[in-house]
Amino acid sequence: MCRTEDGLGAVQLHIYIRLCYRTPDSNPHFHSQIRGRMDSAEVPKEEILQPSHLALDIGGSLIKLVYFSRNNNRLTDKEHKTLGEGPGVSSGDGSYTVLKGKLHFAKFETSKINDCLEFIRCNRLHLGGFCEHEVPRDKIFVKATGGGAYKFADLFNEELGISLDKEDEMDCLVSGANFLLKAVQQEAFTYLHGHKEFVQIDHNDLYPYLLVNIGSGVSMIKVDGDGKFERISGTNLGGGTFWGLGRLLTKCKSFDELLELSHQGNNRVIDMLVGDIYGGMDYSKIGLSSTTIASSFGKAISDKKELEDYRPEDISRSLLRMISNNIGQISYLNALRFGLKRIFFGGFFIRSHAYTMDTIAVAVDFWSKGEAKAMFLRHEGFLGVLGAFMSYRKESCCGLTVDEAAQQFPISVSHSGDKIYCPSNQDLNDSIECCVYATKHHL
Ligand SMILES: Nc1ncnc2c1ncn2[C@@H]1O[C@H](COP(=O)(O)OP(=O)(O)OP(=O)(O)O)[C@@H](O)[C@H]1O
Ligand SMILES: CC(C)(CO)[C@@H](O)C(=O)NCCC(=O)O
Repeated sequence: MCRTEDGLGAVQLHIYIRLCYRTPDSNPHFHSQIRGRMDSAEVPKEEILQPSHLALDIGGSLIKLVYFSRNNNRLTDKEHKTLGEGPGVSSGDGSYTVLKGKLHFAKFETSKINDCLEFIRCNRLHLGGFCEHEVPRDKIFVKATGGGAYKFADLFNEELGISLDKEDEMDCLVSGANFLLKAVQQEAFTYLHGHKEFVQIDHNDLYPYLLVNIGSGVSMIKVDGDGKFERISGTNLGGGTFWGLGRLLTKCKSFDELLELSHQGNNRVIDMLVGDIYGGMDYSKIGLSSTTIASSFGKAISDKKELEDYRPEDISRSLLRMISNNIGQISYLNALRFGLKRIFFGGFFIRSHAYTMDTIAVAVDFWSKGEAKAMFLRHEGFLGVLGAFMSYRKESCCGLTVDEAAQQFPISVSHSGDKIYCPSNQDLNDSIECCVYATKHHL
């Protein structure tokens, strides 16, 4: 992988991947179809060499997709020159073609998997630019990670005729996080007391760090390098807990509605504070202010109230605080176990939501007495699927590491703004400019 900066300052991320179609010699029919097109004089080479441009992360709550779309414009001479200077790029033997375009992100609720299948089918994402009749069923392999890559493998095969090429979830999370941290400027940021600040990542001083992925459940991974990691802990109190309990308690119809409610809520109505127990006073001897939550939802035991007597806004706020606080605290304790100072939080529970990030960051700051830092990632929920997309590279005969690339080219990224609260379709609009190298000799 390597990258250049174009005139607009947008990032060019160069990913070496293999073409998506496996063409076993045992299938002469398929082989000759592709060869036939390649040999055709009228069709430009770039039209033929479509990379596998889809990867999936099928989680307990959400399906994430990354797909590549090509720009029509060709590489400029300057870009060709820059690429030619990259290690392994100027192959001279014509074994690669460079496709310029964008990586797009999309997500669907796992419970609505049919919408996802329809999206892939309508946009022909699984066909890599070929027509359906040109590609034999069962010969298309798409990289996929997450539990759903196992659970829904047959469904994808039946509905789209594709085989899911399974990649380990933790491997993908780590390679996705490393990729974003090294290749995309303004990816990581701190968010404390309402103040957002982007963090400059020193590539020589990135490891070790703690990656906390807050999906339905939470995984905590100590990352020591590319492909070097250990899942050191996890908790079942995660995003699924917030959304599941919140839905039951508030009757909200969507996750974003529940999150929105929390904006107007006041957790003190339901949470039992230190002051509630200590007659309005701090318990300063052990460092607890009167406003510290002593017991989440604790007031509900003494109030002679029923569920309907509480405002959904207050319930949502209390729940969000309970889950976020708990994750922040467990993360810090695990960072402490291994002497890690930097904690990166990913996963769609965060949803770029100010109050969630603030609560997590305050918990880390409070428990570590300012020693450890909580950081968040702009592509928070797409780590795993990016890792799956990049795993095509493993099968390519040419593979630059992100490290080499990151050192070689300056970086920046095109993005859709610094929104703290993102509307639900934001993910569809956010994209990363990139170039994909397709290896020709796999055909
Ligand atoms: N539109 C949404 N619908 C449902 N949950 C959402 C939505 N947006 C954000 N979330 C939150 O994100 C969580 C899922 O995050 P993510 O996609 O990172 O994990 P996952 O891959 O589904 O879970 P796991 O890795 O545990 O299998 C949900 O549990 C919920 O808290
Ligand atoms: C089971 C996974 C890894 C599936 O993504 C995730 O939901 C998780 O990390 N859950 C927490 C499990 C635990 O460690 O208690």
